Amino acid sequence: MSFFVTKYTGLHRVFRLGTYVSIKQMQPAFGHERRYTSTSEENRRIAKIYTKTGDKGFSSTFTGERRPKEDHIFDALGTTDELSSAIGLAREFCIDSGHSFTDQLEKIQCVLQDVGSNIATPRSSARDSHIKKTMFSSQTVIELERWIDLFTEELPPLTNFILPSGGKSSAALHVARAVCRRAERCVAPAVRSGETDPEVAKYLNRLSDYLFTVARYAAMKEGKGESIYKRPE
Ligand SMILES: Nc1ncnc2c1ncn2[C@@H]1O[C@H](COP(=O)(O)OP(=O)(O)OP(=O)(O)O)[C@@H](O)[C@H]1O
Repeated sequence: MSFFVTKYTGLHRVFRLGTYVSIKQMQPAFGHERRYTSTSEENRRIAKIYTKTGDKGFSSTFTGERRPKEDHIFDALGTTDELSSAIGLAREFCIDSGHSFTDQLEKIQCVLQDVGSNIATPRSSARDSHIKKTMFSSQTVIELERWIDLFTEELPPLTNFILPSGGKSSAALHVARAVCRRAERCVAPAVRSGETDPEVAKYLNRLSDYLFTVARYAAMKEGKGESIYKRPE
């Protein structure tokens, strides 16, 4: 018996002998395709990351639709992937500097997998079972707000425009913040057309505020000055 586990945006489509059998959320990853076999040698994995089905410039949503790769759904999905990657890099700098919020960044990366799952499941072609498995919780937004408020209490008030700066952790968090704002722009059309949950847009909007706040917090904790905007002479 052999089956495929298709990984994208945290969703895993499991096919057995060409027939869809189940969908599970397992270890999430964007854009990876792997083949597993389960023969008499139990669960031996054959690492095949490519299926070549995307070679002609089309790919599949989680609902099974084929769309061109430049479709706004893949644009939003890909940008969410970039965002998680930017946070991953920033997190490495933050770990090196001993910051206290690196677990939060990891949790955010997990939530972004759920964001991806929701984006990859356009409502127009989703069945109830798809919708149930890719629901996005509004609790995630509340949690971000709580974190933002806690950091803000410790930070000096903003009196100037600050420039992305303040050490490697802080500057990398600002890069992630800017990617987050691009993800928000890419997701907006899908939300407006009813294909993606509006909570996803809210989450990305709040996440850019979180990343801005935590970038400032990192600079403060490292005793690194933030550059401020000065009108060029
Ligand atoms: N360039 C892309 N940017 C963003 N999302 C993509 C892109 N290409 C595919 N996807 C999405 O990510 C999922 C996994 O990506 P993957 O690269 O496996 O797709 P593919 O290109 O269709 O397949 P293959 O690489 O095996 O030819 C796809 O099912 C699709 O939903």
